[in-house]
Amino acid sequence: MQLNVETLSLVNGCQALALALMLWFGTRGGSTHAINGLRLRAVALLLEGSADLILAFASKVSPIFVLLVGNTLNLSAQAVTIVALRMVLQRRLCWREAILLGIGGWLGVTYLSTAHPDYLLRVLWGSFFLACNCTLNIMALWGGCRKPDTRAQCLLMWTYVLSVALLVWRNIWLWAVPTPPPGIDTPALINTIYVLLFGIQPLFASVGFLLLYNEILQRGLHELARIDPLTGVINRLGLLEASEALVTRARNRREPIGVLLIDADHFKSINDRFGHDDGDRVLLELVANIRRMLRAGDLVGRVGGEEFLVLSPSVESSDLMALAERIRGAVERSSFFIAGQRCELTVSIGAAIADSDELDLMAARRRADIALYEAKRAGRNCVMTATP
Ligand SMILES: Nc1nc2c(ncn2[C@@H]2O[C@H](COP(=O)(O)OP(=O)(O)OP(=O)(O)O)[C@@H](O)[C@H]2O)c(=O)[nH]1
Repeated sequence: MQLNVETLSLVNGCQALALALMLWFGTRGGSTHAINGLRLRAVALLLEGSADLILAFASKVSPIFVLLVGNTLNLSAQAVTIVALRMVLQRRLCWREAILLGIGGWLGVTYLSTAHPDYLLRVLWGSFFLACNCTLNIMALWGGCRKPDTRAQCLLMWTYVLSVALLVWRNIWLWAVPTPPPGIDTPALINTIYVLLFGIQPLFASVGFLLLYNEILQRGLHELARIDPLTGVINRLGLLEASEALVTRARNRREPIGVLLIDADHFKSINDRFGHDDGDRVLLELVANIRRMLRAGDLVGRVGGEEFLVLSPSVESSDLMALAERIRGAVERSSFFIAGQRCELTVSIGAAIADSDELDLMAARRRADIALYEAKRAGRNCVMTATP
């Protein structure tokens, strides 16, 4: 089997164009940042594929056309990819950097093709700018790679790291051999290997883009299922998962966990008086007040309409009562003005302690519930603690 540069470029070009069409039509109708990023990646593939096809038919067109148009397409594709990746990751887009790198690369390559033709210097110049493009992509992906569940992000980052390695290897080889080939379309082992590997890169990068998109989507869904959309605190499911982790840690350290059940008093009357939308705003203020009183490591979640649960690890009963009292006082002191009218809110709180040998927080939660009921019966706006 003969693997020459023209054949490989033809295969690479067709593959990139097919990928571009799949990405473009597969993402039609969507309009999120990430989808727009994928569509921009399809544009980059279109440019890359066109550059490959020009190389595939290099013998049929003038060499200067191959050089100038081919390199313009390739450098533009790299610049577009920088922006596309950042769109998917929802980062600053770096348009300016991408355009400057594209222009810098193009000017040097054009100069070294026309005014002062020098193949080795041209490859070195082009490779430097391609490596800078890849480095920008690596930098965009690097931060996320250190977080959990970002496997696709790491895979894509390694694709770009290997691309830089390939560029470095190509230049070292070209400068090291006594008679380097005079052009990319000259039959030579180095050209074949480079075109083969650099042609596969868009395929890997595109699969990486899709995996990354999937990963971001999964993360978003995971968050959506655990965050209360109105108040931004975790919901029942989030609390359940967080409490399992808290219980395991507390049991290992043999520490108790404090549980507070906080319920807004007469909230129905606030809704009746000001309307549901302003009632929502009052709930947001309530959550802000609770959060302000918590220590680092304490958790707050929404368990129902106007009912919130606070989990406070490693607290004694007196500390928990003090925390509950601080929350109650803060809510009582805070005043909301809605449409010029003063709206007063108070909360009733039930408190309970889960000992380190309790298997889950359900029993403590039930005790806190009973204490909350007692606080409501005692006239509201007070804290009651559960008897163990
Ligand atoms: N604005 C708004 N109201 C909510 C939300 N969720 C629940 N509510 C309201 O909260 C009120 C709860 O009413 P009740 O359970 O009777 O309790 P309450 O009026 O606070 O009285 P007590 O708890 O006995 O002091 C209802 O009117 C619900 O419609 C929400 O997300 N936004």
